[in-house]
Amino acid sequence: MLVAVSGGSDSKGLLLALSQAIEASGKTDFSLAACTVDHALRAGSAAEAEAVACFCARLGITHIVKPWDGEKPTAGIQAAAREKRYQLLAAAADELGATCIVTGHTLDDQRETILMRSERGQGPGAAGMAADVLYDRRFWVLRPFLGLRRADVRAFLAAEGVGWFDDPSNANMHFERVRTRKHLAETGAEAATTWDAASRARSSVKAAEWLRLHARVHENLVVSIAETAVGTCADIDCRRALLTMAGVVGGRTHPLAADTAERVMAFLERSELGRLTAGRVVFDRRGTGLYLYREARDLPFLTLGPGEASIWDGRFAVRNVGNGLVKVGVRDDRGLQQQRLIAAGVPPGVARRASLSAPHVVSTDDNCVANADVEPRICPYDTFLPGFDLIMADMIAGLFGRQPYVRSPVHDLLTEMER
Ligand SMILES: Nc1ncnc2c1ncn2[C@@H]1O[C@H](COP(=O)(O)OP(=O)(O)OP(=O)(O)O)[C@@H](O)[C@H]1O
Repeated sequence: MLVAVSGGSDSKGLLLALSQAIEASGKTDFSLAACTVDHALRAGSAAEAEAVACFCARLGITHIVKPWDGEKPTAGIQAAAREKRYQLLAAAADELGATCIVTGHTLDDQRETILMRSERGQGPGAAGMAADVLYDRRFWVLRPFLGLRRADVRAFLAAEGVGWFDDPSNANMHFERVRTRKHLAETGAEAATTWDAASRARSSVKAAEWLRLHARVHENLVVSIAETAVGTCADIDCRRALLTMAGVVGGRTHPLAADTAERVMAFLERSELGRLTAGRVVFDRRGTGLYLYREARDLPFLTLGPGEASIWDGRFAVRNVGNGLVKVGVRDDRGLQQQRLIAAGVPPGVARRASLSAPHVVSTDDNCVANADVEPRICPYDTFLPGFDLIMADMIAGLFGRQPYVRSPVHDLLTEMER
């Protein structure tokens, strides 16, 4: 297990607790390593990482520091730091041969997350963090302290005579999380306790079943929902299934904003034939059902050298497996793709529009044959997949012709649902 240790109380407490638990169990099939990401965003961060290294050395645990080198963005620094942190933690897990990554998130972090999400319009009881999250389709990130209060972790460390750093950015009221923490401390706001991972997991199971019965994917470009099922979309679980599918079709990581989602649902409730565009996705209501496809606007171009891989439009992972440059874009004539969609049973009007957003790979070198692997992405889940959505994510992956996601090495969804 690779423990992500920032030097703060939560992750130091986690490392110490895990080390003591493994020792007490006498088991030899668990071992620990630790990693500190040095974001190099303020003076002293390297010294803090060094202090974590000393702490780990005292415990006899291998520790590495991963620095964030290079240019830092001026806006959205917290989100960029988070993205980089997980990339570096996964690189460390690869290097050290870890099977999973463990972080020190606590119940206090959970309550802040829930409050922030509900204030962003995701409604009361909006999703909290999962106790296990699959990162980049490769590493499960486990959060064993998610049910514990920070004060208890600190009491444990104090009893063990271990100190910790207080990150000065935790006092910076410029950050939403810091303002939320202060608000919770002052008011003890109750909205933050209505989250329940087990009911979310059950909802995802129902959503998966609805997709299994009613959704089909054509050429990885068009999702169709049977006409008989469109009327059930207002149900909370079916709505989640539909909007997640829209995220896949639109190549979007984040769910639709609450007001946009309401606009989509109102359109479906009217039961009128026609089209509505939201979140880069066309919702095309026909007599035979509802069809979802990417709107043919703002589609990117990508150039890849031999051996290079990248993501095109959030929807496809492309790897150049040839020996020349390849360019990925769209073509003006609809040609073959439109024919394939029609052959798959998609109405010609839908096939015509949807084929305009299909990826088209060409070689930029006349002497080379364009040779690229193109795999559909499940954008809402391919970077972070919360454990409680695993069954729905597997269903969607299957509909797009992909293998199921890898299983957690510690426990599976059933355990999550039984909590
Ligand atoms: N610099 C770091 N190096 C290693 N691990 C870190 C670092 N910063 C945070 N972590 C890990 O992430 C956990 C949560 O930290 P923190 O609350 O600061 O992150 P967050 O950004 O709120 O969470 P998330 O990672 O979900 O976005 C820590 O307990 C620790 O395990």
